[in-house]
Order: sequence, then C-alpha cells, then structure tokens
Amino acid sequence: MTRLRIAGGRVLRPDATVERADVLVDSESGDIVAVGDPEDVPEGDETLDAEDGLVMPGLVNAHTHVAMTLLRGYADDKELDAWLREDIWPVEGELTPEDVRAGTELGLLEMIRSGTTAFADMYFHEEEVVDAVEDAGLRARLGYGVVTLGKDEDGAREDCEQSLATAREFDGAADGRVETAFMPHSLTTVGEEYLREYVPEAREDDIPLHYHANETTDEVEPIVEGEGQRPLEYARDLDMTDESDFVAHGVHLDAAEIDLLAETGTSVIHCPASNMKLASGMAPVQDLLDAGVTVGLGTDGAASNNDLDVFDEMRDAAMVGKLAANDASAVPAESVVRMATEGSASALGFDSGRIEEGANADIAVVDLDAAHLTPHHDLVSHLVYAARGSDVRHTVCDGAVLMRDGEVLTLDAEAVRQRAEERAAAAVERAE
Ligand SMILES: CSC[C@H]1O[C@@H](n2cnc3c(O)ncnc32)[C@H](O)[C@@H]1O
Ligand SMILES: [Zn+2]
Repeated sequence: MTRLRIAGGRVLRPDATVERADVLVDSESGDIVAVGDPEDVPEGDETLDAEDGLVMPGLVNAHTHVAMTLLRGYADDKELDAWLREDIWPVEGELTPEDVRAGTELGLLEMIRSGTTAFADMYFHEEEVVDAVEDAGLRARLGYGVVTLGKDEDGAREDCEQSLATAREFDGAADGRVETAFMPHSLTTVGEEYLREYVPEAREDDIPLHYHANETTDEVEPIVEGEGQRPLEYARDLDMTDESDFVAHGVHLDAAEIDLLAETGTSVIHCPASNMKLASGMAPVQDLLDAGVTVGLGTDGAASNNDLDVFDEMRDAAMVGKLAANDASAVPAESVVRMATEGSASALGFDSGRIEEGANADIAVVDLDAAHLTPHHDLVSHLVYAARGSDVRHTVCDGAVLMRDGEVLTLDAEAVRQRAEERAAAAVERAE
C-alpha cells in the first residue's frame, strides 16, 4: 500500500471545527485512512507539506459546462435567452470534438489550480470530457445535454438516445472516477413526449437525471400556462424528481416546490454568479436549507461566470443569500462551505466532501500565510469571504496528487492554455 501523509497543517473537520492534525491517505484505494494527532498517525511513503496551511475537502463544482471556457468573455451582459440564442448556440454549433477537448482541459487546469476535485458536466462530445478527466485525475459526473427544441423527430430522438448511450457507456470510466447521468437540458428545451419516453429508460438502468430547472421566469411561465402546474410539479409527474436527481439553479421556486424537493430528496445546485450575471434572479437558498433540501454549489459555464473558481462562488453564495433573505445572518459561512463540499458531493452521489476516515481522499490544502488571510480569527469565514482559488497549494483527488506546491502535475499548463486560445479563436471565426 502506498501512503501519502498530509502533514503539519490544520484540518477542517466535518463539524466545521478546525484542529491541528495530519491526514493519511491510501493512494491505491483512494481513501482517507487516518486523521488525527500527528503522533498517532502512521508514517507515509510520501509527504505533502501542509505547514501554515488548511487541509480541507476538495471543492465540488456541481454544475458546469466545462468546455465553455473557450467562450469566456465572448458574450457578456445579456439575459439568458438572448445570450444563448444570439451568441452561444451559434458558436457551440461549430465546436468539434477537439475543441471540446481543448476547452475541457483548460477548465480542468483551472479547477485543479483552485482546489476543485470533482464536478458535474453537461455538454456534447462528452467522450472527450471523459478522456480529459481520466488523464487529469479529477472525479466527475458527466452527461450529454439533450435539446429537442428546433429539431425534427429523428434529430430529437437521436439526441435522447445519445444521452442515454453516453450515460451507459462511460459509467465507471477512469477507474470509477467518472459516473454519469441522463441530462435533458431543461423542462422547456426538451419536449414532453421525449421526457415521457426516455426518462423511464434512464430509471430502468438506475441512471440519475440532471437538468436546468426554474432558472428564469421565462422558463417557469410557459409551463405554468401550458400545464397548469409549477415546473417541478410537472417534473415530478414525469418521474424526474428522484433522490438521485439534481437540478441546476432553482431560482424561481414557490413554497410547494421547495417542499416537493425536500420530500423527494432531489438536490438543487445553486449557481449564484451565473444567476447574477444573467440577471436570472436570486435563489431562495436559506429557505431551501431550512426545508432540508440538499443544496450544492456550481459555477455554471465559464461564459456566464466568468471563471470556475468555487471560492468565488462561495463568496457570491453568501452575499446574494443574505440579499435574497433580506437578512445578514442568512446563508452563513459554515452553510456555504458545507454546500461547496458535502452538499455538492452528496448531490452528485460521491463519498467526498469531508475529511474523515473512509471518505474519498479528495483534498485541497490552502495557504494561510497570505496578507489577505491574516489574522486567523475564523478560518471558515476566510474560506468564504477572503480566500481565492489562487491560495490553493496542493490538490489531491482519489489519493493522487494533482497539484503540488502550485504546480499541476497531470496537465501541461502552457500547452493547454495555447491550444485553448487557438481553438477558441478558430471556432469563433467559423461562427461569425
Ligand atoms: C446541451 S449542452 C448544455 C447547454 O447548456 C447551455 N447553457 C450554459 N449555461 C446555461 C444556463 O445558465 N442555462 C441554460 N443553459 C445553459 C450551454 O451553452 C449548452 O448549450
Ligand atoms: Zn448550466
């Protein structure tokens, strides 16, 4: 057994306390095998120096479209529908598998550098995302995003079948680090007849569902008018609110929908930066937490954020959560850290997000000696209100070191950056 010892640091425990401790990881099983007083933790074969650092669970970005890094800064300052139709979808129509690979690698590089160890992705050419994740060493729940709107019946069916085939083929890939889901884009961009036909197929194979829901009022109103139901009631009647399912956004929810989410166990992935930038609205996060809904955190794509830094997202979640509740005590730092770690991991079905014996060894070590993190009254506060992705010193996933002392070991950072730059420019040129 190869053992990695993360030594000399302070450790963020699942109850949000911080203690001086060492962490021992079994690099073969990918599990944490001991957490405790340095004198009680057995020696490792390899050591990661966590002196002056905080050892915390790797962050989990539970909703993104990772290859959209290629479109970062391409189209800003528009609301969702116009942004997608006028700017994003025309370029996405030009993206080749190689483009998606290049954009994904850029996103993975950014995630590893900022302490993210797991994520959920909805996109196309998803086989490229699987390969990139396998090489870069992260953990992910991946799926092909279905849109039937604007397609004829053959095209729509092809899309649904592609999503199911992707989910079946790649589940368990990358030594089990990749799991999958059936991913209808949203309740308004996928026709009811297709949801009625294909959701039962996913259920038969125990494939979870991930989709955008209640993101904008434009998405809620047609369902209320057409079906006489709130969107999540419509989703429940289509068997789309299982415990294993997770929806992105959940901005415009009424009280009955919040109860429905709590009763069914369907998780909500809060994406505050995207919701603010596209002026979609403010999600009722404190109400969701009070109702017992599992809430995770996601950046959404880098074109509506415009980065994949979950530290940034935590700060946004705390800030907008208070504004939405009109209460400065709402969505406190501890709840936000929980959302970005255990909450997201649980939504994605991963046994990660906590530094505890038996959990996946998905870990980030944050440097605490920066000026903007001094003094150390409350380290949980710092993670949410003061830290940045660039404060991460080491990133470990599944027991493997992906970044040591700021150097990413699984990707050639400069080559990744150059390829993405070239591919992004060429794709935009083809589209214009
Ligand atoms: C069909 S693959 C996924 C699809 O989703 C688009 N997308 C990116 N951000 C959002 C968002 O906030 N709401 C809805 N859809 C979004 C992305 O561009 C892909 O086309
Ligand atoms: Zn999205």
